[in-house]
Amino acid sequence: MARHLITSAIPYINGIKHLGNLVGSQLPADLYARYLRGRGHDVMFICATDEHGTPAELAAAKAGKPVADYCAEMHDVQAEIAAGFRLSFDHFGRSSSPQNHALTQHFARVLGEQGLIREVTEKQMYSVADGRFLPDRYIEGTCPNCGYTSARGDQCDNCTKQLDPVDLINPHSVISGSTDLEMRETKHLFLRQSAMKAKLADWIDSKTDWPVLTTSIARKWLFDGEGLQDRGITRDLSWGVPAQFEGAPWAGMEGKVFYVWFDAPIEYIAGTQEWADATGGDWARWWRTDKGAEDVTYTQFMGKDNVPFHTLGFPVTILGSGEPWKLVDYIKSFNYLNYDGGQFSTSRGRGVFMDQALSILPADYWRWWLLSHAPESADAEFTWENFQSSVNKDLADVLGNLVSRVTKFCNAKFGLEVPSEVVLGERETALMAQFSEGLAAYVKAMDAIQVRRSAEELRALWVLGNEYLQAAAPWSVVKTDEAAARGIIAFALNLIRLYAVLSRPFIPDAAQAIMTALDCEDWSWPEDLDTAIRALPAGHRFTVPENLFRKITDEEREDWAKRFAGRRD
Ligand SMILES: Nc1ncnc2c1ncn2[C@@H]1O[C@H](COP(=O)(O)OP(=O)(O)OP(=O)(O)O)[C@@H](O)[C@H]1O
Ligand SMILES: [Zn+2]
Repeated sequence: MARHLITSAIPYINGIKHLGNLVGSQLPADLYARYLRGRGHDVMFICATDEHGTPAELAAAKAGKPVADYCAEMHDVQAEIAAGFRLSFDHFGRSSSPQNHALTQHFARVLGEQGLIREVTEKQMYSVADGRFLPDRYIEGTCPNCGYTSARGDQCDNCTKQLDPVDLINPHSVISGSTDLEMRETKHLFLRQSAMKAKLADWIDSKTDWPVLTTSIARKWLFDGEGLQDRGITRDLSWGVPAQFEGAPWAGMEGKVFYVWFDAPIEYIAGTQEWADATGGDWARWWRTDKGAEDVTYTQFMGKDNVPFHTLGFPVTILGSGEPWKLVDYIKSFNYLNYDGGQFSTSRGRGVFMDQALSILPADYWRWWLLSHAPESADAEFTWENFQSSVNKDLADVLGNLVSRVTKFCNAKFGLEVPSEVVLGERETALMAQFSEGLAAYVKAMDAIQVRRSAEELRALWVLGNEYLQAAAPWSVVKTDEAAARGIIAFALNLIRLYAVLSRPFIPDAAQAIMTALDCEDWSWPEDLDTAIRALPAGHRFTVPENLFRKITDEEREDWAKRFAGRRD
């Protein structure tokens, strides 16, 4: 048994996430967590809401609520939707937690002591019309790198380049649209990322098995242009972790808070502390290499725009502290999922959002489509046609149909119990050999976190079962050789149990429905196929499950395409 720490990029608080957010972070992290648990490993899976920064303040103002109340409410909303998608977090925390306040201030203090924080008096955009300094995210303009016209002051969403508001061409305030912006003086703390450039470069170079998407983005920030730059880690805001506290090795930070990207990844640790405080567990065994975390394998999941903060910023915090914190071992990053010819966008209300998705179909349908089309090697696109065809073919025609045919046929001919012991004839032996190969391929893909590939391999295993049933044709055999037909069905019922175990990381509800129908609780991973295929003995009672998956009709597809074509209210 190995110990695995898994974190998903933490979703921002100011709205319900869309399917792109889901497949770019939380869902593949959940797949991996479920898979590792299924294999019997010890897993700690942490996610949280990312609650600080101006967008939260402004969303709260718009909702007419104090920001703390707004965040508390939205956290519960996101937690409930995550549960609806069966995201199996060990803890879903909050970056505004007291634990994260304390830990963020701790890191700032030790980084200061290590000489990795410097004070900078700088000029910052002040919006005369809005009467306030404008945080980076609230200045938009044209990206100097790629020409994208809606680039934000901190980053271009199109080319992922990290920006400063002054870099933007034609900048304007997102709050008021005003272009009456002027530079005013303000003092901030900067994290001396540049001082750690060589160390980070060596570290990234050592990660030869990481996705190219991860390392290429990291290298871009390390070496492009003037190379890795120091980064401001405070903001002129009130909502956040105060940059002023006892023992802080700097003065004059009154009224400032840490930048949301400084405290957000620290919440992975603080979230584990929240879990420990709630359960009596030992968080340090997961995070402190001096306290038992030496044997932990730590994997992070995120979309491509989050990669710079996880390959550079957060490692500077961890390594620069000089303390024995656990550093990430593997960063799985994703390209973007687009929606029907354009981008998903929270601010523009474009696409299908998590709550809407669950209101039209159960979680498994979405989980299957999203994971089997995960944007790994390139951006991917959600279309209703593709969704319909994939759900109908893979889930309804292949897996659902097999389960239904086998259980119904058995009920009709032999009653509701496994009609014989499993005896491996020629056909079954051949299938087992193929199955064993397919299973090895599935395991290999899952171990490598190749999400699409894993889905393909799993589907191939389902197909094997269908082909077996078609070729074995118990409905014909039963007319001449009842014992043989019983054998086929006993084998097929056991195969179905295997599918429940193997498919659970992708489609946990359907897997549970199969196991419930089979009246079985043996979820153990089939390390030995020969034993696993005999788990349900002759005489074992079962029930016929409800249809596992229904087909999406053309009318529904057209209706949904129309319904989601516009802007979310
Ligand atoms: N279209 C997309 N496809 C895949 N992953 C995405 C997509 N958009 C965002 N992500 C990822 O989703 C995760 C959660 O993102 P977050 O809540 O910060 O929203 P965001 O990046 O501001 O996106 P948006 O502005 O569309 O809401 C991050 O890891 C991010 O990289
Ligand atoms: Zn750009």
